[in-house]
Amino acid sequence: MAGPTAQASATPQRPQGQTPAPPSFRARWAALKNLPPFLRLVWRASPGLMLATIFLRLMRALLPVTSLWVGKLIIDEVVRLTQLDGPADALGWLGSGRADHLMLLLVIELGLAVLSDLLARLVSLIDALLTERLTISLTMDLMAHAATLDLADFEDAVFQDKLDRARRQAAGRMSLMGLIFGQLQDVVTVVSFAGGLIVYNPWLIVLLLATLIPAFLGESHFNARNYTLDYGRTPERRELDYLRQVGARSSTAKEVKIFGLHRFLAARYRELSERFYRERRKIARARAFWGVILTAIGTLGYYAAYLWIVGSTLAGALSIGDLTFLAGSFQRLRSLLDGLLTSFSSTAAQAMYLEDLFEFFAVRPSIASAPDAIEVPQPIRQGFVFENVGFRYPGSDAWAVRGLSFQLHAGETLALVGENGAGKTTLVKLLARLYDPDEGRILLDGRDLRDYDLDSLRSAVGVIFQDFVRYNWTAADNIAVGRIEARDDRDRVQTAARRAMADQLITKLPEGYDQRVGKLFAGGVDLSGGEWQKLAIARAYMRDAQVLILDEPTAALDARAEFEVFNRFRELSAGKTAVLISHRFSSVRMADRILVLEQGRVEAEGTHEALMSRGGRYRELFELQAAGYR
Ligand SMILES: Nc1ncnc2c1ncn2[C@@H]1O[C@H](COP(=O)(O)OP(=O)(O)OP(=O)(O)O)[C@@H](O)[C@H]1O
Repeated sequence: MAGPTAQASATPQRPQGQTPAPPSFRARWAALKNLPPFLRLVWRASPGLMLATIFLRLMRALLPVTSLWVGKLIIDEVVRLTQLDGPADALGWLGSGRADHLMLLLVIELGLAVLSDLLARLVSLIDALLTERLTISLTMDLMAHAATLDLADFEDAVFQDKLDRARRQAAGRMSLMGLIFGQLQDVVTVVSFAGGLIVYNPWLIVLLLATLIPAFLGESHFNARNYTLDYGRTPERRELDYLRQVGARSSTAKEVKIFGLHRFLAARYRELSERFYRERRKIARARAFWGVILTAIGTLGYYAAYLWIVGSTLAGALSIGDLTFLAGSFQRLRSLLDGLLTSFSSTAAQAMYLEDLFEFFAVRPSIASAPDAIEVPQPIRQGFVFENVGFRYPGSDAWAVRGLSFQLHAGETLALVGENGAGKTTLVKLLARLYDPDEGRILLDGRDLRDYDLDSLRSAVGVIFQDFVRYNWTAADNIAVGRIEARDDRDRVQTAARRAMADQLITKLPEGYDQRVGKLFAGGVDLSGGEWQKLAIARAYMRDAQVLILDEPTAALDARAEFEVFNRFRELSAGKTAVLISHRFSSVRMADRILVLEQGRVEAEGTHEALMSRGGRYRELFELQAAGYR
């Protein structure tokens, strides 16, 4: 139930304006718990590819020890043969048949090398495909989840940070998949090498681990520091992105030039990014310094073991083949373990970043349909009733509307007037349930708005906002967004365009309805502010909802055009419930009823004539505007 209580209890989870402290050390390691759900995401992206990569990697994992063992057998065989009396040249040896076993071993070694190359290529092919699939499915999951969330979430800076980090996961955290599978492969290889070493001397393994652990701890420490830095700097990074966009977007280019903002933008960018760079450099330097020392400990361990192997061979306890096998195993094991521990620590680091992704998926909307939600009646019989409605935007102490009571009767055209900030748009957002009131309630045909199914409500109410979106798609699609299910119904799109008086401008475009508009993509044609508005108004006709609301999308039209638009709107939506918002009283006066808002409540209501004869704010504002035209 997403009532005022739910709203209130949801607020503390969304502290506005400050980024929470980075997670503690333990929490960072606890982030490893995110790996299983991550692997489930990979599995969902493509079970077949995931199984294939695991299988091939397991095969690859066993190749190194096998090939080293065959190498040892080859050397022992060569040593054995050189101790025999035999032919003086290589061909003689081959012809004598005594080198057949050696030849077989060489062929096996060659086969293993070819197989290893083949497997490496296959694995990288499959990993690349799997990464693509994962990127697609993760991005789609993100989009689908974002669509369910509250408008309030999108206006919250902390939420924006979270979304930003989650997006970066979808784009940048793909290497984690390769990392996890690579580790699995390396673990199997390590076990196979360790098995070999244990047969000769188990202490070698202990020595190896003891000398590698310091380097591992160092790595994980610096990874955690990097994460903390990234985490704490998310707001700055978003601001960096923002600065880049302001400097490079066609929508901002005009103003940037006129105001000569480019230097300011560049300076601000430099200042922010320099700070970031200095912090990163500090960590990178410390990492390099400690890296050298800790790795030296590992190297010492390796040579200690080498000493033992060489000594044992001299003493006759090991063969030359054993010497090469052990020295090779030990060296490989050392670099494998080193790599494994480092990559384990970066897996933990990446798992911390995953935390952000799952945290984002865990955000639940507070505005949702109740389980027993009902459909909006068709037709709406009584209309909407606002009862003492109060609402504050999340994170704001000021009431945007309070004590707001009025009725919107079914079938009437209601105009809202009031000065900037009076609460007109807020009223509309509450009516469309983009927000829920903090106080009072809104009824539709006698039932609380929250009792209705959200999809059914949204489909019954069509709003064109003043800051409607200029989609850089075709002219037809710009209209079709009003009811995207009917996108292919060209007749409907054209009728909507005609009604909004947009058809003339569209037919003048080089490719008519199929002309891409906006400057974002090649071949796009830009439109004037008023032309964009006509496209947006056509969306209202395309939507053809029971309740149609135009929240000042006509500000760029001249007074006559706005008058015509509103007049047609009133005629064409006859019998429908309509709400018009405008600052132009010449347009407003044609409504059945006018609501005058002031500081979030109703100051007066009535027809134009009634409000004029009553005097007060409406008449004052009307006359002020009329005087301006004289
Ligand atoms: N997203 C928001 N977050 C916080 N406060 C907001 C937000 N949107 C509006 N407000 C505040 O709520 C109040 C009512 O704003 P609203 O947009 O409803 O006014 P309006 O009557 O539509 O104004 P205008 O004529 O300028 O469009 C204003 O004080 C405004 O500052």
